[in-house]
Amino acid sequence: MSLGHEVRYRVRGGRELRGTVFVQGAKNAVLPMIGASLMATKGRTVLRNVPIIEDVRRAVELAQAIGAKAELHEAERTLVIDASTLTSPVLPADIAARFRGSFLFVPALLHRLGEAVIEGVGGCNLGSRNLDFHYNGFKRMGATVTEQVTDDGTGSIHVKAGHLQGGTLYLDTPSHTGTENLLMAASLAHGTTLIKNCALEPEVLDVITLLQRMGARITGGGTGFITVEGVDRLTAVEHTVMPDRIDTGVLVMAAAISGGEISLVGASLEHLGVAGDKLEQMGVEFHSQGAVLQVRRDRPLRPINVITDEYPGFATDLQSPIMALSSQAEGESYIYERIFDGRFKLAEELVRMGADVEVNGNRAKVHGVTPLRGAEVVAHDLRTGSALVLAGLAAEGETTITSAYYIDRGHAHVAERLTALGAEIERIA
Ligand SMILES: CC(=O)N[C@H]1[C@@H](OP(=O)(O)OP(=O)(O)OC[C@H]2O[C@@H](n3ccc(=O)[nH]c3=O)[C@H](O)[C@@H]2O)O[C@H](CO)[C@@H](O)[C@@H]1O
Ligand SMILES: C=C(OP(=O)(O)O)C(=O)O
Repeated sequence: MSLGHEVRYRVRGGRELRGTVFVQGAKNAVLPMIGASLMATKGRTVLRNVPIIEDVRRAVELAQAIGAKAELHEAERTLVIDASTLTSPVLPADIAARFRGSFLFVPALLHRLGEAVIEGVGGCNLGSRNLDFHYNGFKRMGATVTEQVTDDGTGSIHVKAGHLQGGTLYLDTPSHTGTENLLMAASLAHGTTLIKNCALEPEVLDVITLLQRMGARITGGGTGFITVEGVDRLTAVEHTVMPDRIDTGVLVMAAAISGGEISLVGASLEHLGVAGDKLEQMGVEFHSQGAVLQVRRDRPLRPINVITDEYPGFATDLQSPIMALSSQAEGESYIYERIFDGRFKLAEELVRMGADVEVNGNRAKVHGVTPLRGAEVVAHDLRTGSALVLAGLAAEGETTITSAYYIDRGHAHVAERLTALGAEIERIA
């Protein structure tokens, strides 16, 4: 299957944005939910407000590869999964290595088939992205974890468990998918599990809501300590995926970098956490009316200091977008990336477009305002891609971003939604 590297986005900058746009369902909620749906031995799980993104398409393919019946109804943004037919414990590299969420299938495989074989885990290349918290948690619940390297140098990891046993678990730092994986593992384990240092991200809470509807007994969601009383079975249910706060943040920044006024349907200012406050400090005006968030920027952008952190701190997934935005702020902005050790690849691409960015380890300074000019640039990962779309909206002339695949991994209908707001952007194959 082609990785789609030949597909690009072309943006012509200089247009103010106006109008109404719909925020998609959350990528980082729907992926663990697909993993959770595989734990139901009968019935059909119905997920609504599913974002039509490449990661979801890969997750559907992966669910099918291990024997589930999964149908993505794209026009209805609805995913229907019947996991009664799960047969294979192998998460094949050709699909699993293309997205991070593949690792969220492990708890279901352990419970349903007693083992999981992980041939690869993908996701954005942001420096080291270890999985030790997950493996250590599974081990504490009684699983064995072994690594096998074949003659051709490719490896796989085998996790085996007769029946997982509840216990006291912890995460060294509040890992997002780590919390979700241990929660899912504990939901069908024997006895009680206490998980310490849990992630507080809204997506984790949405996953807990789904699991509770399925019959899981979970308390303490939204705190650092979660308790799970294991149950015998989980039932297939219907659930509507929460809105994507990173998609929200990127759309807010699209209005901020272009100027103008837009309404975001389904957006939550609260879910932006500190990022909402930082954008206000930069000069973005917000007005919430129920589920519609109005966003306006009609004054010069002010520079900003950003330190990425777990929720409700400034989301690392919005760090690249705000780097692009701060290049258009009057003065020096400072960005400190605390979550990942390799998330500044955007800088060199922005510099190619005329920005003035100095990177020193995990810290960056952005000196603005520098006029941006269109260029051929590279999306090294999903959020570099969305940040380059933002830069393209502010640049003079034409910006071409390769590959569209990275952007399409996490944002649905980018060209259509921004075009409806008045931007000039197309996806070219
Ligand atoms: C599919 C999904 O939900 N992806 C999100 C999730 O990724 P993901 O769940 O992979 O991110 P984590 O919260 O686990 O990672 C945070 C940090 O902890 C480290 N770590 C994590 C696990 C582990 O076992 N050992 C370890 O050292 C990582 O290397 C990283 O430096 O949260 C990230 C941080 O908000 C987001 O950028 C991703 O969009
Ligand atoms: C890092 C990200 O995703 P993933 O964990 O799926 O690679 C992201 O969404 O920016």
